[in-house]
Amino acid sequence: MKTGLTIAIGADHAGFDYKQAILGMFGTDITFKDFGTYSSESADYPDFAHLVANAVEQGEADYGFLLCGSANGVAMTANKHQGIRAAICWKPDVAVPARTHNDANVLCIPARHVSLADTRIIIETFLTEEFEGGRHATRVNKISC
Ligand SMILES: O=C(CO)[C@H](O)[C@H](O)[C@H](O)COP(=O)(O)O
Repeated sequence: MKTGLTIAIGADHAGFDYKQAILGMFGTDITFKDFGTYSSESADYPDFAHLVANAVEQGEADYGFLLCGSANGVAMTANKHQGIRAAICWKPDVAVPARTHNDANVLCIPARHVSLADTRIIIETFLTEEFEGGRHATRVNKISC
């Protein structure tokens, strides 16, 4: 896993507990910028997804991590940003092509459907795999409209 990265992280109430766990999971290997939410009180996922997407787009973070119940809401929101390729990853195998094929820069985790142990492996996988370029770069370049 790459270390020394800055990660923008955000979650709604459904992802709050996992976000807090992730913040304490990697010691000094990762620097986190925490964009909320800051309690388990009900919250609106776009509020945090836009903040994380902005941080990645503006180069304030190397990658973004977003969590909500299903990951669909945060992914839909983040992918409205031109510079964002947000991928929903619910198991480690899915995180491999998210990086190698799609050059994803935001990892979206469905906190209500993935164990915390698997969440850690998904993150480690996402931060290990590299974009392969080539035919995948051709395809990624066709995503924007
Ligand atoms: O999964 C989500 C959006 O894609 C959210 O995290 C919410 O969990 C989901 O919308 C359910 O909302 P609720 O207020 O927790 O019932």
